[in-house]
Amino acid sequence: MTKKSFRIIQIMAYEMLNAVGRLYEPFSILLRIDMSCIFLKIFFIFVFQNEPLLTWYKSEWLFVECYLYRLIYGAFHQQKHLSKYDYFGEQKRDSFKEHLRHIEESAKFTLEASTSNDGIHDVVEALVKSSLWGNQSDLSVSGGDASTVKHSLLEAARARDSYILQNDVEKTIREIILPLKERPTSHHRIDIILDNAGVELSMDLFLADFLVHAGLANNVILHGKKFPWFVSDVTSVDFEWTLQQMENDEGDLKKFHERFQEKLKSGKIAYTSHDFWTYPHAFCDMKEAAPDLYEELAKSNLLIFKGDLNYRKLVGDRYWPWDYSFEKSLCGFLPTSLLTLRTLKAETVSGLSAEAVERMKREFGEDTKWLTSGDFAVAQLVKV
Ligand SMILES: O=P(O)(O)OC[C@@]1(O)O[C@H](CO)[C@@H](O)[C@@H]1O
Repeated sequence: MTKKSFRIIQIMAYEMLNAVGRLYEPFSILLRIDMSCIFLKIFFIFVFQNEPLLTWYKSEWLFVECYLYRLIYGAFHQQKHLSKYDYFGEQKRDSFKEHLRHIEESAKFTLEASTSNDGIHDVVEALVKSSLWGNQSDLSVSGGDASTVKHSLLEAARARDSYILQNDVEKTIREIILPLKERPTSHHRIDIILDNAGVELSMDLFLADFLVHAGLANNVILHGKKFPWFVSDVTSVDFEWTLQQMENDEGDLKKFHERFQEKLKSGKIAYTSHDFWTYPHAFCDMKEAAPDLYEELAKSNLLIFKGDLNYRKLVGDRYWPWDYSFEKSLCGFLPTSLLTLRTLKAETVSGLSAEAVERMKREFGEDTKWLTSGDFAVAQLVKV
């Protein structure tokens, strides 16, 4: 080993220890880092005033989780060389590699569907459902085990409808997505608020690409996170890495990459991120805490919110009665029509039909594991 590389390792090791040591300085770092937003400050002060001796077990789950991820980010962000280091990066990359077979299968499907005479409706349906079931993979739930998508995504798209407890996919396609094609003169935009990297992101890219390819949207905007979040959430680095992997492929993924890249270059598909996505706020606070984002989202024809965490923030992570109106549980958040695609991993849900609630009670009795197992899903639409 040369003297120079030894020195680099020494510095990295020092910074790593420093960063980990920082994690034992609760709250102080967080309050120094990235606190430019006045609403974030007010939020923290409010929480601390109510509960000065706040601990993991005493606070709200959503808040302490967000706090934890910001704390880790803050500790690394303060280091000179490790400030951009993604401590979850390797796990996210593994999730892509271990699901490569599913990903290649869906790339092939997307390419073939684009040239065949199959109805656009059926293709969009398969891609939306693949994107939904892609959310079964979640490293923050599996403790880093990458192989958590239990079924081929396309197979799931066809065969797992009975696991979607509230299924508005058909309604969304019929009432929002397909009519966009019939209005070629106006500008159509669909936004996807991304969740996990790896297999889920890949499914989202296939969907985004096809929406533009089929003339259903002039623009698809993908929203990611600004820093590592809930282990597997997509950052710009994950987005670039995924495209790079596709480009390096020999077969259908490479072909898919070419046409996706063209759409990126022409601006038809764009990747963006906003600080708000890594705040602890429920989305009903967005209008006040991030009015610029709210206004931007309002320009879209449809917002597709991916995953469990986005769902929790949509409904404020509250214990709603399961059959309570989903629209009302948004507490006023509705910049434009929205569809949520989420497998259930946390104990909050609303908008289920009386039949679905009855069925879960019949099948599971008092046991509420169906709310957290990731086996069941919801696809819920609210139209403006
Ligand atoms: O948003 P995702 O990836 O679908 O799920 C994230 C999530 O399940 O992971 C956490 C477990 O720690 C939960 O807080 C959260 O809801």
